[in-house]
Parts: sequence; C-alpha cells; structure tokens
Amino acid sequence: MGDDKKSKAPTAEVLDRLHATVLSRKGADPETSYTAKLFSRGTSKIAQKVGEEAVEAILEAVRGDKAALASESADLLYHLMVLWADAGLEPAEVWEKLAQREGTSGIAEKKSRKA
Ligand SMILES: N=c1c2ncn([C@@H]3O[C@H](COP(=O)(O)OP(=O)(O)OP(=O)(O)O)[C@@H](O)[C@H]3O)c2ncn1[C@@H]1O[C@H](COP(=O)(O)O)[C@@H](O)[C@H]1O
Repeated sequence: MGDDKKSKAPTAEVLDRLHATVLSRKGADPETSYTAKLFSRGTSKIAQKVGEEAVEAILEAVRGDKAALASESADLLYHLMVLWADAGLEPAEVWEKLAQREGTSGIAEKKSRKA
C-alpha cells in the first residue's frame, strides 16, 4: 500500500475530467462557480475570454517564460473547453479531427486546397 503514495504524472486525460466538470456547471450558481458565471454571461463573453487567454499565452511564449506559458496555456484550454460546452461541441469531435489529420503533412494539405 505504501507505494500507492506516489501519484502518477498528470496526462491529457485531465481534459476529459475537466469537460465533465464544465458540463456539470451548466445551470449551477454563478455566485459559487466561475464556469456557471461564464455560461450565464453568454457566448460572446466566453469567446472574448478565449481570445484574451490566447493573447496572454502567446505573449509569454514570446517572452520566453516557460512556466508562465504553461499557466496561460491551462487558462486557454479551460476557457476553450467552456466555449465548446457552450456550443454543444464534444471534445471527442475535436480529438476525431486531430486523429483524422495524423500522418498528413500540413504542407501537403495546404497544397491540396490550392489545387
Ligand atoms: N481550470 C479552471 C480554470 N482556469 C482558470 N480559471 C479561472 O478563470 C478566471 C480567469 O480570471 P480573469 O481575471 O481572466 O477573469 P475575470 O476577471 O474573472 O473575468 P473578466 O472580468 O475578464 O470577465 C479566474 O477566476 C480563474 O480562477 C478556472 N476556473 C475553473 N477551472 C476548472 O473548472 C472547475 C470548476 O470551477 P468552478 O466552475 O469555478 O466551480 C475547477 O475545479 C477547475 O478544474
């Protein structure tokens, strides 16, 4: 039992748990849940927050602050997942797009669009 104290490193599975939490906040009290507050403010406000967090992330990347980039990236992913939930988009639909693109070079894909 003693070895169980070592916790596993977090993986991208945290996104699935976050999605479930975000969905559970639909209709929750905006006084006690930031996610519920975002939902209550509507799509434009959520979209604005995604834009702000994206800008903050890229600024930290340009500054070269890796720890701050990680933190701002987490903010960005959280707000993006709220945007998806607001739109009724399941994360699995995004994972599916990424999976479909696996093995296709972005250069080749762009050329095929220009044809
Ligand atoms: N991952 C996050 C997360 N990341 C960032 N944030 C919040 O996002 C907010 C961003 O702060 P800002 O100053 O940019 O925003 P603001 O000033 O409140 O808003 P504006 O004035 O700009 O409109 C902060 O309050 C952060 O705490 C998050 N809030 C919640 N989560 C996850 O969502 C779960 C549910 O949270 P609640 O809905 O609050 O219960 C939590 O357990 C977490 O797992």
